Amino acid sequence: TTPCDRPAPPTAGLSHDKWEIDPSELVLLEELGAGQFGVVRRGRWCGYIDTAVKMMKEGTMSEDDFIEEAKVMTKLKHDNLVQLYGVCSKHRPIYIVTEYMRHGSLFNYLRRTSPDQLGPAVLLGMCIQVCNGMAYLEKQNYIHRDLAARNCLVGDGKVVKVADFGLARYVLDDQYTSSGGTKFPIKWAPPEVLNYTRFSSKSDVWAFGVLMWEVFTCGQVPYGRMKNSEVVDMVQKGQVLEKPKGCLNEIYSVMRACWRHMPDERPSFRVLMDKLTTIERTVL
Ligand SMILES: CNC(=O)Nc1cc(-c2cccc(-n3cnc4cc(C(C)(C)C)ccc4c3=O)c2C)cn(C)c1=O
Repeated sequence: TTPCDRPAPPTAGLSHDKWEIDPSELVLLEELGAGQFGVVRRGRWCGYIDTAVKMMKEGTMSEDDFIEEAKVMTKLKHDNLVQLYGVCSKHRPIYIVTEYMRHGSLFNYLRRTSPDQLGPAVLLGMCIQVCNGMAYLEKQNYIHRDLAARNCLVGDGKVVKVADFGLARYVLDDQYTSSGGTKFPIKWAPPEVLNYTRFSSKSDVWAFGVLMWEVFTCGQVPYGRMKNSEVVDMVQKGQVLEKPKGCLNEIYSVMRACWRHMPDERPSFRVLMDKLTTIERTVL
């Protein structure tokens, strides 16, 4: 189906799959940057819908597997998830078309926004929005595999949404996929991922704790300039990130719960939502 107001052709239901977007309905605009899969541009769909269009560089993604998964991903709908509108897969490079977020990544937003606009209530509100999106994915038994402030986006009215969930499975670059690789997100990984690459919603919870630390330090880099090997040693020994300056003890306690060594001892995103909203209601 297409949101373009022209009536869909009678054969639409038969030939066209609903996650397939007709490139003639897309107008490509300025470049937004480059990610793991190549260049991303802003786009206009059907003349009025703002989108971001990932143009998949050849050899960066296992495309057929992704196109199969796209059917599932288009069904994941939540206010705190960047919506996948569909794919243009009838040509190369394939395009991945998602909703557009005006303020870019949460990591850059935190670093360029003046601290007086980022009080504790605002920072906690951002964490709650990410947690809400992640609680929805958890409920759908969907694992992100690379949750971090750089993979969340900020839209109008300081809305924060989780982006690129599940896409890590389709990256072909083994510098990114293997835990020894230079691009593997070591600083967001729990012991069971560092040792056995065992991903789960509980490894997403560990990463969420690091994302909370990124938020409450307004975009500092976790573990500073430490080498990946030093971070691995530290995490294996059970040492964790220190309390960010000015961060409430109650909030730091939630981060610490996300960093418990054993995955089963970490709270679910559902439980995290209750903890964070209780702090928001009672302490802030
Ligand atoms: C000013 N507004 C904006 O710039 N808005 C937007 C920027 C981007 C954007 C631009 C360039 C690169 C990337 N990017 C970054 N990291 C990625 C990481 C992965 C994994 C697999 C490693 C997780 C996959 C794809 C990407 C990716 O496409 C994004 C998300 C996407 N969207 C929806 C926007 O609204």
